[in-house]
Amino acid sequence: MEAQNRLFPVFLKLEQLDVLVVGGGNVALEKVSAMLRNAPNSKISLVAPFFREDTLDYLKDFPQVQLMHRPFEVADLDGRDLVICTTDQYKLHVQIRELAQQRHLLCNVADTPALCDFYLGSIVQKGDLKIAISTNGKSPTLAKRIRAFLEEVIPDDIQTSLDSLEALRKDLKGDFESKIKALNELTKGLIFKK
Ligand SMILES: C[C@@]1(CC(=O)O)c2cc3[nH]c(cc4nc(cc5[nH]c(cc(n2)[C@H]1CCC(=O)O)[C@@](C)(CC(=O)O)[C@@H]5CCC(=O)O)C(CC(=O)O)=C4CCC(=O)O)c(CCC(=O)O)c3CC(=O)O
Ligand SMILES: NC(=O)C1=CN([C@@H]2O[C@H](COP(=O)(O)OP(=O)(O)OC[C@H]3O[C@@H](n4cnc5c(N)ncnc54)[C@H](O)[C@@H]3O)[C@@H](O)[C@H]2O)C=CC1
Repeated sequence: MEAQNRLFPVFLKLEQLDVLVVGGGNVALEKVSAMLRNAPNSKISLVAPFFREDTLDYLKDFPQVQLMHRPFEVADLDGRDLVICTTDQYKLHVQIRELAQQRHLLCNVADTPALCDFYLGSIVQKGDLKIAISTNGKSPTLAKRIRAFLEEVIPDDIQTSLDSLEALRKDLKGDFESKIKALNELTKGLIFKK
């Protein structure tokens, strides 16, 4: 059978959620900065006995991010919506994932796909346009390359098109079906001209 990626992408309103990151090293910085680049006001808490200098430096600009300088405790999961594990303690990650499942709390373990309920994707951003890329965990590096390619080929003025379309969409009169027809007609030659 043909290979299939069964992950289901959604676009989270992260700033409405409460995120716990366990660990404060390189991987924590990678995951936290990915979240804050997209959603700068996210409520994120990090717990770790030791934080790397780079992580602390980066987080200086985000005063709402809470740092807890101690090992993980079970009560840290209280009230969270997502938990992301980034430590070098595999057994701790297995334990956290079990606790998370009991609480119906979605869990990502950065270096262990088998323990993840969701993966982070590579993200292309051009104004309001956002594209998330996944390789089904097979090659994050390829996802990164595809991101760079799309960043290059998608025109920087895509936002102008989006703004015009939003205005048109609001102005269009008629029933749902005639709106769809009109919008399809208008966008026919918009980007991918042959
Ligand atoms: C499954 C997943 C779970 C998750 O982390 O959510 C996962 C897992 C693992 N990553 C590993 C390594 C690397 N990850 C990156 C980079 C990124 N990794 C990201 C996502 C994901 N990584 C999820 C799958 C996404 C998908 O479906 O494609 C990105 C897209 C998003 C983000 O992290 O924000 C971000 C690119 C952002 C960008 O730039 O666009 C690089 C490259 C680099 O840093 O330059 C390397 C080193 C090179 C390499 O290995 O390719 C390892 C091996 C660890 C080890 O060797 O011990 C594992 C574990 C394993 O595979 O077993
Ligand atoms: N550095 C990288 O880019 C990559 C690292 N990895 C793997 O990911 C893991 C983490 O890597 P790094 O972030 O580089 O390590 P790191 O040493 O920078 O960070 C580990 C963090 O875990 C914290 N920690 C340890 N025990 C804890 C506990 N009981 N509770 C809460 N926090 C605890 C430490 O205080 C530290 O902040 C390692 O297993 C590494 O092999 C995998 C792929 C790439």
